[in-house]
Amino acid sequence: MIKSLTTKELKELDKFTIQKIGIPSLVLMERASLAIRDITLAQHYDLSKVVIVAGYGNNGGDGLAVARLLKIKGVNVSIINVGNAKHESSEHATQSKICDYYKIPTTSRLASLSSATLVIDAIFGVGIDRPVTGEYLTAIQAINHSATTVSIDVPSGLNSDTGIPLNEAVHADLTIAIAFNKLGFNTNSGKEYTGKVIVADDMGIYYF
Ligand SMILES: NC(=O)C1=CN([C@@H]2O[C@H](COP(=O)(O)OP(=O)(O)OC[C@H]3O[C@@H](n4cnc5c(N)ncnc54)[C@H](O)[C@@H]3O)[C@@H](O)[C@H]2O)[C@H](O)CC1
Ligand SMILES: [K+]
Repeated sequence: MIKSLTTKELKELDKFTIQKIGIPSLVLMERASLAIRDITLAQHYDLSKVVIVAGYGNNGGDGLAVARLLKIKGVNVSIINVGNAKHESSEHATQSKICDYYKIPTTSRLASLSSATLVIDAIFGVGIDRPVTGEYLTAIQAINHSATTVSIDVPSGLNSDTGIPLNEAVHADLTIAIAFNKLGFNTNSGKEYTGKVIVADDMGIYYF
């Protein structure tokens, strides 16, 4: 049984791996995104129109990297950015610049969700720390009325320690948990939101 960790434990391991051992966070992001790409492709979803909904933190950064990796494979992919660009993480900024070179169509409008054949949810991961409101709530509700959905790491809006939504959360068909399973995914409420869970565990996180 794969060990399930709390957000606090996960963040401590991430920090130790990056700051003490010295594996750059962008390397972890790339490894995570390659695994997400491969697991997503292995599901044989209808990829005729893939829409990635990305926040401005590192969960969103994973989403942008997955968009690029799918584009390189010839997949028709576009990005919807949600939130405040001023709060962009440095890794997100790096991934965004890379996406520009691959000319991936990007918008902040949710309209393209209605014709998506696959949605990849990259708004929030383990960094969510308060109830979702405003455009985040609207985006999550729009995702829940759209196509098959893959959530990166955590269904956006879900508290991954308790499995309870912070106001509202994405109802995913598949959640690809990065590095470790999350404690909240084992609760009845959590299972309602994660859908199938696959743990991408070969992430290089130092686990003592
Ligand atoms: N564990 C690993 O090996 C890796 C994990 N990665 C991914 O990183 C995210 C966590 O990223 P982080 O930047 O810490 O947070 P999020 O992207 O989840 O959230 C972004 C940001 O949003 C703010 N916020 C929190 N709650 C709200 C709210 N209700 N409304 C508005 N804004 C909110 C808060 O400031 C957060 O910082 C993890 O899940 C993985 O996907 C690495 O990329 C790869 C390696
Ligand atoms: K997510």
